[in-house]
Amino acid sequence: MSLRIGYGFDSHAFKPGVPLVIGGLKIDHPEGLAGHSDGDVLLHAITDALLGAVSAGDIGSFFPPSDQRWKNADSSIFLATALEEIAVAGYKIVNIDTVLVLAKPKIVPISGELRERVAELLGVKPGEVGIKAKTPEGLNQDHVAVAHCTVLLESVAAPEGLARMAATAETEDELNAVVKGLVDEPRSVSALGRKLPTFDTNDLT
Ligand SMILES: C[C@@](CO)(OP(=O)(O)O)[C@H](O)COP(=O)(O)OP(=O)(O)OC[C@H]1O[C@@H](n2ccc(N)nc2=O)[C@H](O)[C@@H]1O
Repeated sequence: MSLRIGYGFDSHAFKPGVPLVIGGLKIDHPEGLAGHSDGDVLLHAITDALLGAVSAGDIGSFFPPSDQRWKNADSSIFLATALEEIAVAGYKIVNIDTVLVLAKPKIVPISGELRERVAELLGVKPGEVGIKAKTPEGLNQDHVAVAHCTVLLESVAAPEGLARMAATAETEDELNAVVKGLVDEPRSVSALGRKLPTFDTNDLT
């Protein structure tokens, strides 16, 4: 078994007139976070931590802020892609830990709900997600939300039969059969820490 760690950081300025979304949760607050997407600072930091853990680049290289497709996008899309990247690299999440740095709103009253929502999006247990918050004391950043995230990943052993087939596959059709087997295999889906494949296996060419 091998382990990988990842670290992610993000920041967004507060902006009136937009909903506040943090960790995939809509939070009742007079201001939201400015961004090309929905501005979900926490999901962006988690996405970057996951991508970094498997050396897959960063959120901006997958979803450039210049690309109109990501205007107002739901950030769970970015997270789902990072989960695909770690799964393809052969890893699953052990745990994640996060810190939110923002003056308002207070996070403690909603931290349980936030933890459950993030765990749901990651396909892990709430006990594998840490949510902490800090006031930006002395930083002069009262109009900014910052998020930090660390993740620990461990390797997932490929099911034995499929690993043997992959090693001996000689034609593209044989290899496609192995990939389809991996995606359809219920054990490997749960072992990868994901609830469902995020794409239709019939789309595989
Ligand atoms: C989620 C999205 C959706 O479009 O937008 P926002 O909602 O945050 O605005 C983006 O993925 C959010 O990408 P993010 O990575 O935070 O944006 P930036 O900091 O501007 O970086 C964009 C790209 O430029 C690269 N970059 C950035 C700064 C720098 N000095 N050198 C760089 O090479 C980054 O590695 C990244 O690949």
